[in-house]
Amino acid sequence: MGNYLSSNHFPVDGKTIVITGGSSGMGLSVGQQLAGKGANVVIVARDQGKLLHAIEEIRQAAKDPQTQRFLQLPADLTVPTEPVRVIEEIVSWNSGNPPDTVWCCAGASIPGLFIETPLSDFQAQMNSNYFSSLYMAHTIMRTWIQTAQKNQASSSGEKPSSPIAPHHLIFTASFLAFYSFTGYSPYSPTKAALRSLCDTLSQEANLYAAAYPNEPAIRLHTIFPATIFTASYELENTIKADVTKKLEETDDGQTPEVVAAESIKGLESGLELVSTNLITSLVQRTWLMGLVMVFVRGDMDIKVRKWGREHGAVGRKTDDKKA
Ligand SMILES: NC(=O)C1=CN([C@@H]2O[C@H](COP(=O)(O)OP(=O)(O)OC[C@H]3O[C@@H](n4cnc5c(N)ncnc54)[C@H](OP(=O)(O)O)[C@@H]3O)[C@@H](O)[C@H]2O)C=CC1
Ligand SMILES: CCCCCCCCCCCCCCCC(=O)[C@@H](N)CO
Repeated sequence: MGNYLSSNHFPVDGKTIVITGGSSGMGLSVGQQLAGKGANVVIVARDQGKLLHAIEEIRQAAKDPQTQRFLQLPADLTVPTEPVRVIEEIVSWNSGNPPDTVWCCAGASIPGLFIETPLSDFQAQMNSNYFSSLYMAHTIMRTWIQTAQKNQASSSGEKPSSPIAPHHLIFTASFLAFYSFTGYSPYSPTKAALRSLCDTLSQEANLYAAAYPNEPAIRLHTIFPATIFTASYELENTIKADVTKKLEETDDGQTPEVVAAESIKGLESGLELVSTNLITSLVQRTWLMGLVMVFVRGDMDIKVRKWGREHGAVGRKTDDKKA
């Protein structure tokens, strides 16, 4: 099995995977697709009505509904103690074992011009997008490492005969973590911070891999979707500055199904940082794009100034109620 699957760096069949924000949008699609590949799926979000509906959709997508298990847990992950409770509940549901993989997809966007945005929104965005993932990461990494310590202490010390599949901890950032623009000051920094946290933890994980060589290593990942056509995207467009809509109109957008599939494909191929469309992967990787982005930035600067001259420095015209 090892050989046959060795080119897949993200095997999920029979694994237990937690998806925060798994009750809608991208997280729900991720849940369905991982269930289709044989994973046991746990979803965590605040609204239990949405969770109950989503867990049925995920169950229906299962590869083998007889053997796979599914769980939904309501929690507000911006509360620092909630991930601790959630992981404890999952461990006891999972016969005392921690989940194999945690995918942090929970988040929200409150776009708007900087000075028009109340300070409380900046805090809320950091909590919703950054701290919800950080708290979960802190809890699950502690849990995994405590388990590794325990197992190593009680094991014979012999090297296992087959390679041990690593744990995966996955963050969901955005195109805007690489390149932000007018109207995204409440949001982009929260996603750039996630990428930075991922870089740090990815390196730090080497400590544990070296200290506990016979236990699963921890692999860190960040996904960078661009526009995803979800209900939340419709909602953010009802508050988004008009100039921001103008600047992002060149992005075609993707359905949550496509974003989930591209994300999983990137993980399966072993990528740490996964872009889900061409523009993002270009902006992410190539030195040439450094040069191109100078012109993209110049073009956007011109558009923003022209907008300011023609419409003034106001995010949304008050008479424009439709989104
Ligand atoms: N839509 C887009 O254009 C893009 C989105 N992204 C990112 O992708 C992720 C998914 O986006 P999308 O599918 O559009 O979003 P959705 O709003 O459809 O899904 C967000 C999920 O997160 C949950 N959630 C939100 N806040 C919390 C919280 N405090 N505690 C627990 N769960 C929470 C929601 O459930 P509930 O409200 O019940 O808690 C829901 O399940 C987000 O991180 C978003 O920032 C990235 C790029 C583009
Ligand atoms: C050849 C390269 C040219 C590059 C041009 C840049 C074009 C702009 C792409 C805008 C993408 C915006 C994604 C926002 C996703 C998001 O996270 C929000 N929807 C959440 O609020």
